[in-house]
Amino acid sequence: MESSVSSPKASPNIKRIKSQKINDLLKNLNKEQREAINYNSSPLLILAGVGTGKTQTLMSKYAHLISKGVQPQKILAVTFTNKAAREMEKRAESITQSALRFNWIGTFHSLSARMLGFDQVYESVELKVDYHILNQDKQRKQIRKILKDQKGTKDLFLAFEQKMFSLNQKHQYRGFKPSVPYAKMVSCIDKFKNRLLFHDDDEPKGLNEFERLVFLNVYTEYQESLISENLVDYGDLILYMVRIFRQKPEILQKYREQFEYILVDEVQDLNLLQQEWLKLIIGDNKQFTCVGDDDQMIYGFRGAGGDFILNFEQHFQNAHIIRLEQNYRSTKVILTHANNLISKNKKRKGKNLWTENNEGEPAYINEFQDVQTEIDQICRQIKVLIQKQNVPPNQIAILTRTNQEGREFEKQLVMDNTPYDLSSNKKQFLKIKEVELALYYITVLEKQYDDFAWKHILDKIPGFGKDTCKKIDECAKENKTSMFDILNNLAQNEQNQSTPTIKKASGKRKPAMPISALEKWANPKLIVSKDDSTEGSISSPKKEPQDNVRKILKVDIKLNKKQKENLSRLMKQREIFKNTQTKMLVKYLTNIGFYEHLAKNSNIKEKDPVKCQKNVQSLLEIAEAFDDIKQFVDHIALFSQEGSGSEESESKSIKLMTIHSSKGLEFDHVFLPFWVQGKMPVEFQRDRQAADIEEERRCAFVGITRARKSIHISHHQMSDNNYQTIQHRQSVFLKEI
Ligand SMILES: Nc1ncnc2c1ncn2[C@@H]1O[C@H](COP(=O)(O)OP(=O)(O)OP(=O)(O)O)[C@@H](O)[C@H]1O
Repeated sequence: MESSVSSPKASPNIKRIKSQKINDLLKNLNKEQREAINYNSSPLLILAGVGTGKTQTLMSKYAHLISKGVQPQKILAVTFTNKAAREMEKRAESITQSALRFNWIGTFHSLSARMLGFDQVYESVELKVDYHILNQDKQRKQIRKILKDQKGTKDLFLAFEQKMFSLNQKHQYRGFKPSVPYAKMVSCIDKFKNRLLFHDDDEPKGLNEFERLVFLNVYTEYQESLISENLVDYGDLILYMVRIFRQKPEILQKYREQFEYILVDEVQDLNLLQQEWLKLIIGDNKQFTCVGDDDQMIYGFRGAGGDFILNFEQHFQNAHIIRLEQNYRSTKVILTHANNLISKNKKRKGKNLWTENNEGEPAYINEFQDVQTEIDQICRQIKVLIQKQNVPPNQIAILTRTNQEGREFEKQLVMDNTPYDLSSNKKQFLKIKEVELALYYITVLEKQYDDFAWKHILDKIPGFGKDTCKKIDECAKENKTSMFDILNNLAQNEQNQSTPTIKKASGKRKPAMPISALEKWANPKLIVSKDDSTEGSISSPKKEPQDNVRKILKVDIKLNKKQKENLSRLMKQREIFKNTQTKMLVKYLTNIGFYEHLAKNSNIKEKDPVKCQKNVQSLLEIAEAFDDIKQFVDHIALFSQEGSGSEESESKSIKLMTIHSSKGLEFDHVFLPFWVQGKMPVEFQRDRQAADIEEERRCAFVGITRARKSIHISHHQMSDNNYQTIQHRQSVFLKEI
């Protein structure tokens, strides 16, 4: 089925450039890639080896469809990262020579968040407008909060930790005290969601002891606390959409009718939750294309079992498979080592990878006496590459098995004055107290009903103690409204009397919608302007209360003069700056006295004030890259995990990241340190289950195949751990390559 929609009118010049670009696009592809682009008769799996151009092919297919006149809102394109989504959009824009408006390119999370916002779909899962999205750190704090007074439950987990420690820990040291494993509980709950387990399901079979403890003692309470505080975590975004699709067939049907073409990247890493989401939307759509490589399945620990790719023909009738086997990335030497290694795995479809590239340099395998020497030598070799061989720094990567190993390189790189880009750094940046606080202040500009953000702001305002904040929170709950309404009321009520006030309240907080968003999908002509906030946005549409519901607010809180002054200032400035451009944020923060708060805040004041200001300044610089505050707030809520360094700084830095984060990337020279037994392959996963050796091998394979020209694999004979010297054996993978 081809789209009947014709392309927008273009000038002859633009038409010529367009057709030239489409020709170039197809000319640069090989026969199989071209076949994959043109095939739309039945569900298609592009089963492709490393570096064979699967990302390139999928992106080209998208651009090709757009160039043929298929409207962007009719193509659902699910990418692995938001960066890949932006890249796909840019390519299509370059070919069509016009801005790609209203497209549906994104990750499972961002697409689900967007769907949840349309027509207040979130209400069907009991969420309210401006729900707050929790990152992993906030999830951990939430669990800590709900277990605060539950000594019995905490003791259960402490006993479990103690038991596991004595069973597993080889190198015991004095002074070990078990602690409540909040972070592990978060991973466990995420895992439940990835496996499509709802908190109200019966206890599933096959849980291990820890999972059972979490399922029975924490999961339900955690979910209920999120709902009562209008919060969602990342997993919920997809899980809620699956629930809605199952319970509201009319919503699912709208999407099935809207998306004529469905393209999905990296299907080897789909977990059960993502599979279900996708299969529901696909229905019996035949114009469905996905790409994947079973040899690059490295997310088993997040619940990806490879079933979708390994059993594709069982999932979809008349499935067609196109294999891409010519590698364009690496030298023959690199590819041979990679093939040798992966051939030891049994659970794979098997591919015959080959390349026309040069033989290339031999693989450099280095043994060092200890960890520090290994780090020093690698950093020295990198300096030589940059300074003597003029290699651009961003063409060099150090890929480690864990984030912690990456951090071990930082000190040396700083000492050597080698610019580096550590992907996990960016996550850390958003956790810095002053940055987090500034983000909350900015969030309430855009999302006035985000109680979670208000709670984090209020007790930082001079004069507001925990008690007052609690009263405001309780008052909002009693009035069945948001904290914003109560705060507005307190700030506006000049006399601050406790007399009941009549005020237009948010009530059910129904946003006014000139045209139903669902109607718009069905009829794209109804889309009138890019300013329409329902398009291209992950959060809910505009929500100024338009109904005439007037509600009596009972506000029985007395503020003192100082509290009232500070609150009024904040609410007034919020009103002034709420629709402002991001470059005005510095003025907003100054006017509300943010920088004064920083100096007085007991959590922050010990820190160097200049550094504090610089951190906030860096945040505001990131914000300025966005057109408006809404885009910025959306980006931070969902995309914080991917980082947002400027392209300029990225081009001047070497890359320091885990192998997992390097997926889909390529570099001329790749360093793979710490290949000793226990580190690569790791022995245990974070939840202390034995690691899957085949998955570890795939991880090593992904690391090696990121390289175009050279690989440098190293290991050490010994390391220090808590004043003990540990002897190491080199990785078994070194024998296998
Ligand atoms: N037909 C082609 N001719 C020349 N170069 C190509 C062709 N197809 C892809 N390439 C190049 O090969 C390299 C690998 O492509 P791409 O990143 O799309 O591969 P991939 O299969 O997604 O890799 P991986 O899964 O290993 O990350 C890129 O530099 C790309 O530009």
